[in-house]
Amino acid sequence: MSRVPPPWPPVEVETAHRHPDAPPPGTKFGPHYAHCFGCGDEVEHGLHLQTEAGEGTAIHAQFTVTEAHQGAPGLAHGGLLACAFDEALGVTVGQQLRRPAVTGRLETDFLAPVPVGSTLHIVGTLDGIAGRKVYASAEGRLDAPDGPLALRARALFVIVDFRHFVEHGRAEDLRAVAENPSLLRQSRFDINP
Ligand SMILES: CCCCCCCCCCCC(=O)SCCNC(=O)CCNC(=O)[C@H](O)C(C)(C)COP(=O)(O)OP(=O)(O)OC[C@H]1O[C@@H](n2cnc3c(N)ncnc32)[C@H](O)[C@@H]1OP(=O)(O)O
Repeated sequence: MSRVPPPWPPVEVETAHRHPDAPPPGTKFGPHYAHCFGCGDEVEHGLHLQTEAGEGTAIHAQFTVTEAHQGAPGLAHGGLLACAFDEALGVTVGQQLRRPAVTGRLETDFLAPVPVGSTLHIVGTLDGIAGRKVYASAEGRLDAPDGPLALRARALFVIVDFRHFVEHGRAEDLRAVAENPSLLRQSRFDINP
């Protein structure tokens, strides 16, 4: 079977520019929500993905695969690896564009097994925008920023209004955030920049 992926982005796009208020390269973001499985600091067996701003529209992310992340014995579960890319790409879109967006589509190529104990180094970048559609992609390397290539991912994010989260989120979790806003670890950004 051919491993040549279809053209990307799949539609005509405009260049995605880093928002003028996006944090400078090297800025560490920390978790965006305490209970986020991808980055939350209150999720015991979560991925605890660490992210920081890179050059241009890039984001650098990493997480270490633990015993709690296994699929086959001693190997990371593919769904959790895809989760790491969803999170890393979500941060790429959210932080570099400063717009709220949700994943519409995520495709992942698993190129090499990822053992427990390894650290995955992910770089995500914006590939273009077409209306509300934002295209982004990422690569993940094993144990070093220039380590062996283990995964590639491509995603479509769709820009949404903040109402999306209020209308669809479970009431008790929204109430918990209203009562304790520090659960949202990062302040909201302007949705009409
Ligand atoms: C502080 C910062 C930290 C930020 C840190 C953030 C980190 C978060 C990390 C995790 C991110 C997530 O997991 S987010 C959670 C997982 N994702 C979700 O729950 C999304 C569930 N899906 C939805 O709610 C909806 O389907 C939407 C919002 C994606 C789209 O619905 P809509 O608003 O009605 O818009 P709709 O017209 O359908 O779609 C808009 C355009 O996108 C296209 N489109 C939509 N979905 C697809 C698709 N799967 N494949 C192809 N194309 C698609 C449509 O054809 C259309 O194109 P055209 O007609 O305009 O050409």
